Amino acid sequence: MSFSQHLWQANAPLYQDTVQLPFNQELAAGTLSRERFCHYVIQDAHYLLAYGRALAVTAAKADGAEGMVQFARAAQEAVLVERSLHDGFMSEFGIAPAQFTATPLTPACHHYTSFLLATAWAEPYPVTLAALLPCFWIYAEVGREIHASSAAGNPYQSWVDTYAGEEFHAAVRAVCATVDRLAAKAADETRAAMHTAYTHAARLEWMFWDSAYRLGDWPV
Ligand SMILES: Cc1ncc(C[n+]2csc(CCO)c2C)c(N)n1
Repeated sequence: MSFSQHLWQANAPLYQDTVQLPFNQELAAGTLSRERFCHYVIQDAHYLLAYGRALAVTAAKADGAEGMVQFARAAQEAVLVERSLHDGFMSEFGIAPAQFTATPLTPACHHYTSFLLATAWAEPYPVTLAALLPCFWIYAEVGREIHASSAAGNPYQSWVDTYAGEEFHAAVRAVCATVDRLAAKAADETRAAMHTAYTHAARLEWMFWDSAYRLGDWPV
């Protein structure tokens, strides 16, 4: 079994819990409240910018030109997706630019983005990449399941459709291939750190959706 398959299998129960979260179930059923969806979109825009920055740092750490191009492109894509949220879903759902800029990161978004950025700046390339992998992979798999079970007339159908693209899955395969290549030549200690980083990020993916459902905010 490849290293990435091993990561997936070891974290499979967490993935099942993520798909079953009320946010994802209600998104698929089309019953998610508009307030929860808007909360999510705003936090996701914050997330995408930080994720793009973490990818850019990862590109700078890559062990060759191919990795530099792979992750620099992904960084650009994350920023372009963030921009398209403003012209697309934010304007469709009536989220004004001022509302977005006035909304701080929630604890869950802050934790996830801080973890990714701290990892990108401080950890070696393979560990950084393992932390970035759940974002690609869990999203693509959750997207596939939600897309397959989406209700007719779902008000979030255009959002659900953005999850389902094959290019998402192609990107996942490409990141897994890089992770596997790095894991194959890494010391046991590095592989263990990769595993820990992956699980941590997978838990933060769960927390991100859970927080959006609960309209997560700072307690004080
Ligand atoms: C919380 C959260 N996790 C994952 C994604 C998905 N995602 C974000 S950037 C990227 C790759 C480069 O565009 C992917 C697949 C998201 N939007 N929000």
